[in-house]
Amino acid sequence: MASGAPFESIVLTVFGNDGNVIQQLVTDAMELSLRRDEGKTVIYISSGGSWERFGTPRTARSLDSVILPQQGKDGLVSDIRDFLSSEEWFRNRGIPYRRGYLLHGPPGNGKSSLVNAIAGELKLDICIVSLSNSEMDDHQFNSLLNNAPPKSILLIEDVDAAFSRRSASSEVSSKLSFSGILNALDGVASQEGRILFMTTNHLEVLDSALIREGRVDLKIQISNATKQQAQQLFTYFYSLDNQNPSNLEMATQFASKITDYSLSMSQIQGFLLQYKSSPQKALKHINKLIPVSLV
Ligand SMILES: Nc1ncnc2c1ncn2[C@@H]1O[C@H](COP(=O)(O)OP(=O)(O)OP(=O)(O)O)[C@@H](O)[C@H]1O
Repeated sequence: MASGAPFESIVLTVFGNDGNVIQQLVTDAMELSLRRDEGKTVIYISSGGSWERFGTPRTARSLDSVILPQQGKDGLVSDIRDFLSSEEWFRNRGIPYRRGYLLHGPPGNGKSSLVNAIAGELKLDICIVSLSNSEMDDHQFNSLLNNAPPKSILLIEDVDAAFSRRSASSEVSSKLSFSGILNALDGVASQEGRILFMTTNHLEVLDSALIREGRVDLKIQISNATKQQAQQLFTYFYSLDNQNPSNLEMATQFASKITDYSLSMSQIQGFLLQYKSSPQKALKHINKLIPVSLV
């Protein structure tokens, strides 16, 4: 579809002259569709230069379930809230009304989970652009950015995979050029009110032009687990009541065995899943997890 918008046209014909039938049908369909998506996050994926709904809308993940240093998480959420309520402020100053975030850090520490939880919290949908699609060209990318559904987060995951091969100085290896990407990101026609998230495991390989101020307003490092995060994950995973001293003792003991920043949160989660009904067993077998943390 030329516009890139996720819509299609259907022609309805009614015999007779009662136009209300169609009006009612459309109203019913709209209500049903809105009810289906209520409280859920709709995922759109790019397909050519258009957006397509992907799967059924997801139940939003709670922000509490993404365990990160509290300050960073709260700061990010309040930055987005502030942005969403500042349209007039941006317009009055002639500043393009958009905001870009880069989440960087080793795999499996919650970058994607955080974007999902934020979308749920702020009742936004998610539009995932895949830059690894070799058919994507500058025009399609531009069209996608300009036609993202309203109230959505634009998400470019693993941005390093595409950009490290497409720096300003390197040869353009596909139909999507580095300058085409930059132009689309900050072109005058770029969608107003846009929230862009990019994620990467390799900040160091990104071209500085891509992540300069204005394209990326906040860079947030999401590191491997600290002891405190391991303790919180243990408590959250087993739904332990923290007020109970023996639960607290168990979670503290678990965390004390973990070296700060040596394991990813997904590694710890994977370990806990092996003992999903018994925190005592997880604690007893913690040595199976520790050798990994010492590598
Ligand atoms: N901080 C976290 N709090 C709670 N669960 C987490 C956290 N980090 C990772 N997980 C769990 O680990 C799995 C992988 O997480 P996620 O995909 O969000 O990581 P990621 O940083 O985006 O990884 P990648 O860089 O490989 O895309 C998920 O099942 C998620 O629930």
